[in-house]
Amino acid sequence: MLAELQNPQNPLPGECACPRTETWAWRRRGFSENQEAFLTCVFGLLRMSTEDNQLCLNISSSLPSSLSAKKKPLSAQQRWARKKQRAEKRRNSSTPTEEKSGSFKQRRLQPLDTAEEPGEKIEAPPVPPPIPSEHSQAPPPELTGKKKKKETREKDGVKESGRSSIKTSSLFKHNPDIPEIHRPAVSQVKEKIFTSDSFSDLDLHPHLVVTLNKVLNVSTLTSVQKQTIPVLLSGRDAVVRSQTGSGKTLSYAVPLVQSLQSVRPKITRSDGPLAVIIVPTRELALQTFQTLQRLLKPFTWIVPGVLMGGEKRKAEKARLRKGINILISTPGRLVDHIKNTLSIAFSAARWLILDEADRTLDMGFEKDLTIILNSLNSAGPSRQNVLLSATLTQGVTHLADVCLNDPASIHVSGPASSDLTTVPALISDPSPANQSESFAVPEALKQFVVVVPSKIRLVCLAAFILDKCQFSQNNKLIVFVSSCESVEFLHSLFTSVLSGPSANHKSSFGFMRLHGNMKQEERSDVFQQFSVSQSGVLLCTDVAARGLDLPQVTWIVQYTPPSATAEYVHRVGRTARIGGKGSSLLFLTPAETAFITELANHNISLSEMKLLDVLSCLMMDDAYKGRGKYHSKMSSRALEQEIRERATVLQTHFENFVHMDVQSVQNAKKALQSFLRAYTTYPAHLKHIFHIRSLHLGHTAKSFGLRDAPQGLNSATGSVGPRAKHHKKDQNKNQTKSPEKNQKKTAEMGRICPSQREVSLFRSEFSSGLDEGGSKKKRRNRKKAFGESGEEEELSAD
Ligand SMILES: Nc1ncnc2c1ncn2[C@@H]1O[C@H](COP(=O)(O)OP(=O)(O)OP(=O)(O)O)[C@@H](O)[C@H]1O
Repeated sequence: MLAELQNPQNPLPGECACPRTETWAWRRRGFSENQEAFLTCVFGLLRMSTEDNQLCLNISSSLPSSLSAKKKPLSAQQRWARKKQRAEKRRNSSTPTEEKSGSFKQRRLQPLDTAEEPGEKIEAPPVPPPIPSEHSQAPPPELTGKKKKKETREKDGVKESGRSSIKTSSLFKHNPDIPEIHRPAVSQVKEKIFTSDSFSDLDLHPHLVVTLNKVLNVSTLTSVQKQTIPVLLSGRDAVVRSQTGSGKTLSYAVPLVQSLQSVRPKITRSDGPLAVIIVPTRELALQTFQTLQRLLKPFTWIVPGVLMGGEKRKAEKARLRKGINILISTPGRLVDHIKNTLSIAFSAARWLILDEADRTLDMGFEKDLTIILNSLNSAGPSRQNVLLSATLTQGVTHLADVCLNDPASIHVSGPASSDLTTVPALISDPSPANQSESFAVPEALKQFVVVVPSKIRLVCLAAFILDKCQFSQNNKLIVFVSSCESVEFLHSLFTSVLSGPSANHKSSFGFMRLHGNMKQEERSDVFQQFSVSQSGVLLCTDVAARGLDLPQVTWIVQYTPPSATAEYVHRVGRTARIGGKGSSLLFLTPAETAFITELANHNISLSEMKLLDVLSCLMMDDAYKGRGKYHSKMSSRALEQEIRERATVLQTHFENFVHMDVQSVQNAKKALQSFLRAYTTYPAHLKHIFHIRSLHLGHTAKSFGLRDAPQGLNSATGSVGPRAKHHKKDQNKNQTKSPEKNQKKTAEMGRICPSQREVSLFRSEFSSGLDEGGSKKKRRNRKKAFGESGEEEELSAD
């Protein structure tokens, strides 16, 4: 009977929610009515204690001696024979395809996922199972030969200590296999950053050169500056592409200032805007404004000004009335003023600059841009137009053709097709348009990927942060996640659980957060604080992905994968700027590893970081000590086990925090829900990699510190839920199908996908936190559609 109880194949009847199902389940196991009544009672009690967060489930101690005495203890050989028999039976019953695709049970040996389930351990002679399975703790002496187990564990270097049991269900059980990652052969697009020329070689006002040298501390021209400044000084339009952190801002700001300072009679405030610079986010607007302010030091008669969502409109109107000559703005707020501020006039505008042009020209901003262009066209003299980005593609510049006049095309890396030798198999469409989407990333950037099953994601991120910020020093990290709620959730969780000094490590470190649901004042504060800080972690949405020049960032972590390769490039571009060093780490689940190929198609190559290596840093702090005692002479197997236990201890800390009160459970659920919603908005061509059906709700919930999958998320997220149980099957099907079939399937799945409109709103609200114009009504509707969680950059017109 007890052997039956231990059979992992069948759910324990006590786990059934319905008493009728429970009775049936006992009967199916061949228990008598008396036994059944007793066991139902025992499991009822256990379930109650589980609900009270007391997960110490010790079956044996709950059983009366008369019951356990009926069963003779099995010898080690007998147990081994049984296990072998069971394993063989399972092997025979599973079809070859099932074998190949793998089920949730680990059939293949994985460094991290072995040794979890006693019944599954068939690869070795009768070595006792190392550590408890889900919810259960030390098995009873008469069942498992505890003494013998203890001896072996001690031999392995794991000594039983008197520590209390771990309450958390196993993190390392029932995970999908981690596939082997084959690093596709890719030639990275290389760009030389610096040239041997200096600003003094250019025909610039001497005061401007001095300002560049003394105020901005720059003297040597970068490649993009060397190519762009003369073109813009000659009065031509330009489309400029060069890698992140290569100095694109000065490549347009220097010729702009040079040109405006030479206007005679001298420019006055009353001339209004002579240049309009459009950027996608408020922080970038601020940063650009500050750069121009410094550059304009010797030319005090030229007034720069910034307009952006979140600021007081009234104050902005007053500043516009007073007169701004170089106007830096986010699109939504500028449209707002065009519609509502009488004093805004573009009759003198001679420059239009679209920074991060692929973003400002894309779907979300198209309408705003049309209004801005119409307003500029109807008023001004002939105008010079400049488009810049690290990821300008032909598709995007095609959109811009309407506003450009015979532009010079400046691609610092040259046409991608000329200097690349990409593996042919990786490129499905070798047309020039496709090849031009090979993006350059900084040469000194080290890019890594870690493949982590959903359940382990949270501890893996935490371990990585501890490694970089607590166990080593002077690291500054930016962690990208997909929604404001997730940022809030991780911020409060990590601040409480991770950031204080620990027993072994006295140093503490701080977490900051940045997303579109924060008040503007707070956002600006965080931006400034993180800019000047030497270390720490910034948790953020894509609101910080573009253009921000935050000094000395050492690591970029993409905890949720980006929505496109271009966004990947911009996120990692927050480090390794202007020739500096930096590293990045992308988190993928086993089902998402095809994204590595997607990146390789754009000539981006990643090295694998092993999950166990990330988690192993937990050995540095005994605050996470497992049930055993670690000493340096442990076998590698015991060490792995200790790492797993420590990861479980950390997960327990998180779960305890999350389940501390109703509000924090609520916060975790909200974060999970927004994560799932964001997951539904990956573009169609990436749906075969990131599909909501591939997510296992229970496992994903665990990565939000939730012990159970919350109910009632289906309506919000499409098919997550029961269907998701078959996610592996779906995933495999998806992967074997041709891309066309996948596309068709994605179309067919319209009923579970959000509408196009929802997708575009969602992307603008959750993924980027970029500006959105529009009326209050529109905003209300949006909030209705997405709850109160939207990332709203712009307020509506008054
Ligand atoms: N010629 C130069 N010499 C040294 N440093 C420079 C030079 N030009 C710019 N920089 C510095 O390089 C950093 C990155 O510049 P900038 O923000 O303009 O890059 P970017 O190409 O616009 O990046 P992104 O694509 O991420 O927006 C800034 O700190 C800037 O001050």
